[in-house]
Formats: sequence, C-alpha cells, structure tokens
Amino acid sequence: MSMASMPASGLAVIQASDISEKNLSLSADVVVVGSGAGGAVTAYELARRGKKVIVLEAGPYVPSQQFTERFADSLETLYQDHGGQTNASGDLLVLQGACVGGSTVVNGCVCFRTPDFILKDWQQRFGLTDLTSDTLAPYFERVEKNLSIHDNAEYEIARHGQLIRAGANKLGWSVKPLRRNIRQCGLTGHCLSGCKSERKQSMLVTYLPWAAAHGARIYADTRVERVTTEQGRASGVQATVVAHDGTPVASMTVKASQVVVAAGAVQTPLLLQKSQIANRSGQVGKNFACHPSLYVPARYPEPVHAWRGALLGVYIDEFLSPEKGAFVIEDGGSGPVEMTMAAEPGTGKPFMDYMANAKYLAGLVTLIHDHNVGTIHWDGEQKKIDYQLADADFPSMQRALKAAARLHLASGAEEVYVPSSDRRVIRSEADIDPMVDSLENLPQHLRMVSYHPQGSCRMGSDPDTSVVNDKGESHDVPGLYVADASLLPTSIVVNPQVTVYALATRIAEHMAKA
Ligand SMILES: Cc1cc2nc3c(=O)[nH]c(=O)nc-3n(C[C@H](O)[C@H](O)[C@H](O)COP(=O)(O)OP(=O)(O)OC[C@H]3O[C@@H](n4cnc5c(N)ncnc54)[C@H](O)[C@@H]3O)c2cc1C
Repeated sequence: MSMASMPASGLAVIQASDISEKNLSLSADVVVVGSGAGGAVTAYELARRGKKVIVLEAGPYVPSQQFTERFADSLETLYQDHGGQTNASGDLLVLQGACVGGSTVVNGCVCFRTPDFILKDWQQRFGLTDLTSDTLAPYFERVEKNLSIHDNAEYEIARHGQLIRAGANKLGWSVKPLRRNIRQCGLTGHCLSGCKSERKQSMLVTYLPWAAAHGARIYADTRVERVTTEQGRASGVQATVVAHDGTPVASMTVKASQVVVAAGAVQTPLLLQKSQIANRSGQVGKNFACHPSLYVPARYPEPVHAWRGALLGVYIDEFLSPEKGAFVIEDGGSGPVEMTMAAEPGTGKPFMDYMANAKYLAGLVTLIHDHNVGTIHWDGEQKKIDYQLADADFPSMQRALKAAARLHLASGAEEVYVPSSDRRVIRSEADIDPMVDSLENLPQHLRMVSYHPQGSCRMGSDPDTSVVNDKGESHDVPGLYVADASLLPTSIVVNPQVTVYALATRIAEHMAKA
C-alpha cells in the first residue's frame, strides 16, 4: 500500500486509489466508523488525548475545490444513494451526506443547543439524568467555540429572511436570527452542495484535519461490513475498500479495543444488525424519527431571488414549546433545483409557469417534533426505512403548514403553494383552514424531506429498553460505542448537529478514561 502523502492542500486521506494490497490488517486503540458529525468529533477528541485512531468512511473524499455549486451534481457525488434515499413508500426523501465529513459537508449550518424541554423529557422517560442543560453546557460551549457558531449578523439575513422577519413582526410572533457554524459567510447560498470556499465549519475542514494532525488516519471509500467481538468485548471491524466504479479493491481488518459506530441514524443500526450484536433490548433500528419537513414556497409581488445571500437567515420560535405545538419554521433560501423538488409544479405549462416565477419565490422550512415510529432494517440485502408520518403527528404537520402559510401572507406573498400531491394554492387567510384541514395523512399525499434522521439506537439507563447508555457505550458489548444521531431517544424539533457534536465530545471524554 502506498500511504497517501500529505497533500499540498486539503486533508491527508487514504483512498481506494492509494491501496495496492488485497488484504489490509491494521490496528489502533480506537476505530471510528463514519467521519460525519459524531465520528469526526470522537476521532479528534480521542486523538488529541494520545489515542491511536483510525477513521473509516464509506463515502469518497471530495476536496472542497471540487464542489460544483450545482445541487444536482452534489446529490450525485456527496449524498447517500446519490440523493435518492427514501422511506419504503417513497414519499419521504431521507437526505444524508456520504463523503468524508458526512452530512456536515452538505448541511445548512444551522446550530441549536438541545432544547431544555427535550432534555427534561429524556431525564424523565429514559433515565438520562446526567444530561441536563447545565451539565452539557461545557460541551456545547466547546463546539460552539471550535466551529465559530454565532448569531447571523444582519448582512447574513438575505432578502427572503428580511421579508419573513417583517411578516413575523406583523403577526407578533417571536422571530430570531439563526445561529450558524460559518466564518465570514460568502453569501453564495450553496451550503447544500458543500462550501467551496471552506467557510462552513464542517467536519471536513475542522475536526478531521485536527484529528489527522494528532495522528489519526482517515480512510475514504471504506465501508465497514461488520463489528467484531472477542469474548463478548468489541475487538474491531471488518471492512471493504471499494473503488469509485463500485469494484471492491481490498478487504480490511482493523483490531481495536474500542469501536465507535457513527455511521448515521440509518447505517448505524444496519451495521449492528448485520454484526448481530448489541441488540438484547430488541431496539436496534427501532424508534427512528426524522423531522419530516415541508418546504413551503410562496410567490411574492417583488423579486426575492431566493438563491441570493446566505441560505438560512431567521427562524420563528413562537411555537417551539410543547404547549404551543413544538414546531419551528425557518426561512430557507433555494436554488431552482430545490424549488422543483419542493412543491408540485406539475408538468408542461404549469411547470413552466411555476419556474418562470422562480425569482419571485421564497420558501419556509417546517420542522416538527415527530414521534419515533420508524424502523430501519434489512430486507434481504436491501436496507429498508419503514417510516410513515404517524397519525398523531399529522395535526402538528398541519399546524406548522398553516403557520407557514399565515407567515407568508403576512410577509406579503400573493400565493402559497401547499407541498401536496394535488395542487393547492392559498391566496388569502380564508383559504388556509379549508385547504390544510382537508389534507389527509395518506402515503404520497405530502412531499416530505428529512434532513435529520435520528433515534435508531437510542440511549437510556435501562438495558431492556435502550441500546447504549448516556456515555454511548453498548449495554451488551463493552468497548462498543455509538456516537451519532442514532443516540437521540426522541426527535428534538430543532436541527440536530450541535446535539451530536456535544454528545460525541462527552462520549470521547468518557472513552479516554475507560
Ligand atoms: C442536506 C442536509 C442539511 C442539513 N442541515 C442541517 C443544519 O442546518 N443544521 C443541523 O443541525 N443539521 C443539519 N443537517 C443534519 C446534520 O448534518 C446531521 O444531523 C449530522 O451530521 C448527523 O451526524 P451523524 O454523525 O449521525 O451522521 P453523518 O454526519 O451523516 O455521518 C455519517 C457518515 O458515516 C458514513 N457511513 C455510513 N455507513 C458507513 C459504513 N458502513 N462504513 C463507513 N462509513 C459509513 C456515511 O457515509 C457518512 O459520511 C442536515 C443534513 C442534511 C443531509
């Protein structure tokens, strides 16, 4: 094997093209599966404490210079299943990054601490009494500092955000600038295609290079197939290195007494199921939630140019608390491709009319506190995401949709497009209730996107009802840790990356002492 030499710029990553041997046998103190939010943070926090760390990432290494700022291309190169991952009934697109840096490379940069009411619920229902706003504060502070997380300055609030803020003020709804992990935002709006100028503080340009500087070795194109155990303890992983044309290049075995699975909330349970471990509770792959979100576009009388300026500017926290509905609305910039994915523009003339208005469109993103009703499992050799919006969550979806429509109208919109399979256009306050109340919770009726898969290996204090403890360690297999979004026992309403970073920081701290 020719080890990748330190490149002139970018990250030292060993890729399939660097490997000439058929069988690789490696060893480390810790092997980390996945290089996204959870994996990268764990890798750095352990490497800086002197641990020998190997990170294995199934996706490719795409240096920032190669990002195209064309969303359709980015879906192809940076996303899981080339952007085509859906639930079993095909009405929910489940977006995840699948590249070195994981979803953090393609995410929208929005940062929230875990809401206090969520942590209180976890304390009461899952025995996670050590996870309070106070005890987690040092971890939040650490990642906020490391990732330059700050309130959007005025120049980071694009035209669409300004319109929405004015509408919220008119309605008397609480509206705030979003917080983002970005330095000197270039206002290109291409966050979901990766940040070419490396201003987004994704794992690709922060924790991964920092981990590498502390000696961590990062392998791209390397899919972990199985976690291995010896005498009941985690002992390493087996993986396959796959070339970009899909040809297997090498088998890899890594021996390590600590294994961190951070492959994201879809792949982590699949890997544990394939390995047939850590499932005494029967909960691996269960309790999947995903913040099924709607992108609600509306047409304004003046040009908005929703693709100009920072992607996300402000949010409405009026309804965040459970008593008020537990949902949030964020103003979302959008390029032409996202606009076609969002609402039902029809085909032929209706499509042309809709897109001819593109510069007049602005969008809102709704996030709800969905119940953990999904299951991730293997169907033969195929993964299956069984997730239907629960009837119990449908009213929440309707409330969020109504609020988004009301907000658009208050902000001056002339037409609000309901993202449903039959074309519904709201033109006045009087249209809102009848149009939204007559929606039904049927498969294929709403166009939903999940940016936030969560909860498929939930943590808790009870080994009978949870997969790992509050330190991410498996109740069944010592030395096996989960450190990604699959830990979250419930959905958290707000965007989850900071929760994952903070939990991973805490898990690494405990691992270093174990
Ligand atoms: C388009 C988009 C926008 C988003 N916007 C925001 C936002 O604005 N704010 C926010 O807070 N959150 C946002 N998120 C969500 C956030 O990025 C995720 O919650 C977070 O990154 C989850 O971290 P993770 O470690 O669980 O998984 P990921 O970051 O997804 O990392 C998992 C990694 O594991 C790799 N992997 C999978 N299987 C294997 C295997 N078998 N072997 C080796 N590697 C494997 C994957 O390829 C992937 O790179 C967004 C997500 C997307 C997709």
